[in-house]
Amino acid sequence: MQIFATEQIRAWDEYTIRHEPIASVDLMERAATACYEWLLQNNYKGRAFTIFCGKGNNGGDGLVIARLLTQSRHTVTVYILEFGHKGTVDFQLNLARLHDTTAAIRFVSSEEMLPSIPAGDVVIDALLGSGINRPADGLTANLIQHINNSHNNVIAIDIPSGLFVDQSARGNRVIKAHHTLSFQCFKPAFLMPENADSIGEVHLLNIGLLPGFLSIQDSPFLLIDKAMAKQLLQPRKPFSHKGDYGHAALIAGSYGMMGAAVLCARACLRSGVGKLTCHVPAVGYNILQTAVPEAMCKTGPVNDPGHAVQEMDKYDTIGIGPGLGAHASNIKLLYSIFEQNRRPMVIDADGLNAIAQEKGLLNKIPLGSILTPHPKEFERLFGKTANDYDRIQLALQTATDNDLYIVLKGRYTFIASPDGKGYFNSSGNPGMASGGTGDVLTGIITGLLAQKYSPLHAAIMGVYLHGCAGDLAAAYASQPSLIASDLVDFLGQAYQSL
Ligand SMILES: NC(=O)C1=CN([C@@H]2O[C@H](COP(=O)(O)OP(=O)(O)OC[C@H]3O[C@@H](n4cnc5c(N)ncnc54)[C@H](OP(=O)(O)O)[C@@H]3O)[C@@H](O)[C@H]2O)[C@H](O)CC1
Ligand SMILES: [K+]
Repeated sequence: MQIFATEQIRAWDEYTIRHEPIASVDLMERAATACYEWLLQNNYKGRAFTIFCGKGNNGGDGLVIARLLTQSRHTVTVYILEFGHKGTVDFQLNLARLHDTTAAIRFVSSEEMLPSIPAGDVVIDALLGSGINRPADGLTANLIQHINNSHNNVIAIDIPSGLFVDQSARGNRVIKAHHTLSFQCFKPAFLMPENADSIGEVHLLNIGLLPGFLSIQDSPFLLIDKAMAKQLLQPRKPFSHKGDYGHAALIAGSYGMMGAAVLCARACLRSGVGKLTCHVPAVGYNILQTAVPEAMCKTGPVNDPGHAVQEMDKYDTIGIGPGLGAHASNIKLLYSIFEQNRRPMVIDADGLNAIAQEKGLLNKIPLGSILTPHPKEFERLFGKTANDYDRIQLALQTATDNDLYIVLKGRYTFIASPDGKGYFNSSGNPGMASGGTGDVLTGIITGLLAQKYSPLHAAIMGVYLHGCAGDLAAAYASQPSLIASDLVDFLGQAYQSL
């Protein structure tokens, strides 16, 4: 699924208006009706509503919702924020239609007119939508603050007022919504952690924008969903043997962190790899052989805390980092591995921290490799950014400059591809925010790379399956109780769900 910026959303509207064809006011009716139906289906039937409208088409949506609610015997009060102009054509048309109903209509043109909102009223925010072109200020900003102070349940139409669709609104006055009812497709704003407090729960409503537009429109951002993962899935061949599914190596574990190596190895095996060899320190030999009997195991001399890394070129790919520990020797270890094996590999955790310490390693990484930092590791590697949007741009620039894939882990894990495209993963849940889940991801992606998925496809499939296993595990038990081992246990069902 594509993720569109403001201009593309507008173009999709216009494409639909022209090709369906449908009058823009009727498209507004359809959008608002979808919101109205959502309200009725989600326990808001019979409630009283306070609806705040701007004078653009977002406000127009609010007026239509007000009419539909009034006509179905809801108590509705509409406040229109005075911007000193008449409003869009569709806004005016719907204001005239609303005047024919019993809805109370008031105008807010100064601070003194900020209304007291009855406790228990549901607040609909239709002040500003995708047409916002500057930070909310003056009376608009004060009204937003007034609504935020009200403790009422707030439902934003299309996007919380004050938020930009595709750039940071950090520090600006923005509506804090409990629910956002948006149209047709994800907007970049919904995928950024910095907007978590504003967007609440996002619900995408289908308003029938024509799918034909998608084939003529390219978007720099795509949403990874089930359909995309399903398309990439490589079925097992009937007459195949383990040699057909690659030989992966994992360089992982240290004293006190062998669990990371075990989780990573088990995930790699469950991803479908043909053979797996784990390079662990001698102290972890018994642990790994006992916990993961399917994997082969190599260690250095007994009592040596390091990892044996000879003959690394025989592997189809290598995953390095989980549980390595922060040892000065990691830098030498990475130089040695990058020299021995030039195939794309996966680098995680203390593997990434070693690169952050020794920046010279960055241009030694085999081209097409996949780096899997969480935001802190990303910052150590590539520096601080002012906001989430800048971080995404920095990830894309770094991926392009170095011919690497960067998997920036988070609620909507972001993959930056060297061709400049970005992919947000849609699967997963907050239950996965616990120790070891990153080790599982590294194992899965390494296993997929070994099976000859291209680096981009391994990253996409990996993050999707990982999140999907998390969703299945959370549905089986709960989000708080989810642990990293559950992801491995549910990986089979995640594959099955495709
Ligand atoms: N397919 C769809 O997504 C549909 C969306 N619909 C709804 O339409 C809005 C977008 O409507 P639009 O009229 O383009 O924009 P807004 O209502 O968001 O804004 C209107 C004008 O407000 C001015 N503006 C911008 N920023 C500010 C600000 N910070 N403070 C005050 N005013 C501001 C600006 O005009 P200026 O002349 O002042 O520059 C905007 O033009 C979309 O979000 C949906 O809700 C349709 O209903 C149908 C389908
Ligand atoms: K809004």
